[in-house]
Amino acid sequence: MAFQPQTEDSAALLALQNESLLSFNSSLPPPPHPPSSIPPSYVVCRVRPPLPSEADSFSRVTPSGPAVHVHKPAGKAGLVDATGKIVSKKFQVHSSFSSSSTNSEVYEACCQDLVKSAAGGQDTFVICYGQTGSGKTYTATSLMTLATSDLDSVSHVSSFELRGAVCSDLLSTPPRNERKVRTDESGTDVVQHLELAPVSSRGEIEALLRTAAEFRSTASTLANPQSSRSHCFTQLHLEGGGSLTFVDLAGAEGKEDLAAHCEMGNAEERLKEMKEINGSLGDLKECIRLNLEKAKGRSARVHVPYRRSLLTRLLRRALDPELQGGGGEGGGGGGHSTTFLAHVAPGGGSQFKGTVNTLNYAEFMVKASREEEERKEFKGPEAWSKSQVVEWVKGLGGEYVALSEVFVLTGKQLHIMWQGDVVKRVIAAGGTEANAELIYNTFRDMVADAKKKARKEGGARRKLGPPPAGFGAGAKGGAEALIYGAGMSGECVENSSKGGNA
Ligand SMILES: Nc1ncnc2c1ncn2[C@@H]1O[C@H](COP(=O)(O)OP(=O)(O)OP(=O)(O)O)[C@@H](O)[C@H]1O
Repeated sequence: MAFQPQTEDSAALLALQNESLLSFNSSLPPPPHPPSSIPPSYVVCRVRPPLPSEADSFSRVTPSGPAVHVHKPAGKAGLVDATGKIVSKKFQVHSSFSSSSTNSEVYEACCQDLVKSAAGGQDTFVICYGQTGSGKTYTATSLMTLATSDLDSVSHVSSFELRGAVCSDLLSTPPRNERKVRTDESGTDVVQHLELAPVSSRGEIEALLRTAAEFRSTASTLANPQSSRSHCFTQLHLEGGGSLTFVDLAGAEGKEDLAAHCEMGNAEERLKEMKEINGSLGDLKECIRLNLEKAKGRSARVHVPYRRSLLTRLLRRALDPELQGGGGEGGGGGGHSTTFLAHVAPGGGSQFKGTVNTLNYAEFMVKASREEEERKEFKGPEAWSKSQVVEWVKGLGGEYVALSEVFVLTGKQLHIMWQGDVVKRVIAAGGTEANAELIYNTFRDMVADAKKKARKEGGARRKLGPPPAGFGAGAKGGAEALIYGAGMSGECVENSSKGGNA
């Protein structure tokens, strides 16, 4: 293979790379029909169209139904393959949209079902996630406008933004009043004294959405002249009690963005924002990663740190598979409640790194959602009814017969309960900490054993592949990485190179 320095981009090389891309794309099977039943947590990828400044690069992303393929020039150590070969890797999502998809197509696939769930009384979420400049605000704004015309029972609108540990009301008078976030009696984190603006027409809703957008913190950066510098939540509250919340997250930024901020002469303020944005997004990613670990059930005691930041506290209802869906005895089991819209840009360089990172986390969410679906089918102690749990505690004999009265809980509720809460219950009923420990540990061990057995029997649980690898982005594992070259239609070669060019 002949290599040349990555900086030596030429029209001829770009043409060869585009030819490789075409050959790759034409080798893909036609994507299957979109899923007929949408899981409670639906993970979708949207690719932004290239901006004029990105015209001199081949598109690094090919969405194809439940897969998104990302590409980079083959090469290593700053050198690219001079014959235009590219390396491709596949990420899993539930569904994907190309840069030519319209807002109405995205709305139909991602929001219409949520609107039904919200009208049925559920709290539902659309979370726009992705690196800076990938199109989150564009999508969130378009989907909100389409939802406004689709929903005829919106009674109130509220909107707030999070900047680090500060929550500001975007619809208060005067605007941007600071609000506290508190945990209510049911354990849910809520923004206190948030302005709930009553609405009676579509025009009023749209005017409030414009007001919220006007007061949201934005700034001009090199990546985006109108970059959002906060996480923004906009909520449409429905007459029946349900709601649809659009969360437009601030975009993650990397070293290149910091260098750009310095060039623009406002580095200090941007650096502070960048730290806050990346810090809270880091907490969000950690929750997503640990949700998957927890869903896999390899360790019964995985703690997902939702309380680490305001963002994760307020997103818990949308992200925690055990709280999704609203229906059923212990929560969960209801309809589609969250659409996680992963946004990616088609360019190379820092955009490419952001794309891989975004898709890594989207894939974690897809896997966690599949594990959760399988868990629902699983009929071990976790699936016990309240009376089965009471009978089991009684069956432990002695003092446990009296303690069983405070365990009128489903298997799922007992499984997710903190050890401290089990202790509180047992002590309130006259038991000891040792009694609580025995109940807590025995139950969790039974769940783990039942899962192990189901796995051994090749039962409900499907074997998942290795964790996604990230093109030298630090992730390990057996990536599905293929080399494609111009004129190599359908041919693919397993890639053993660990090149980091983008
Ligand atoms: N699907 C699309 N079609 C056409 N233009 C788009 C699309 N998505 C994004 N854009 C354009 O790309 C630019 C960046 O989009 P946007 O501001 O929504 O990015 P962002 O992810 O919200 O960025 P940040 O995190 O910096 O706020 C804007 O000029 C926007 O109009």
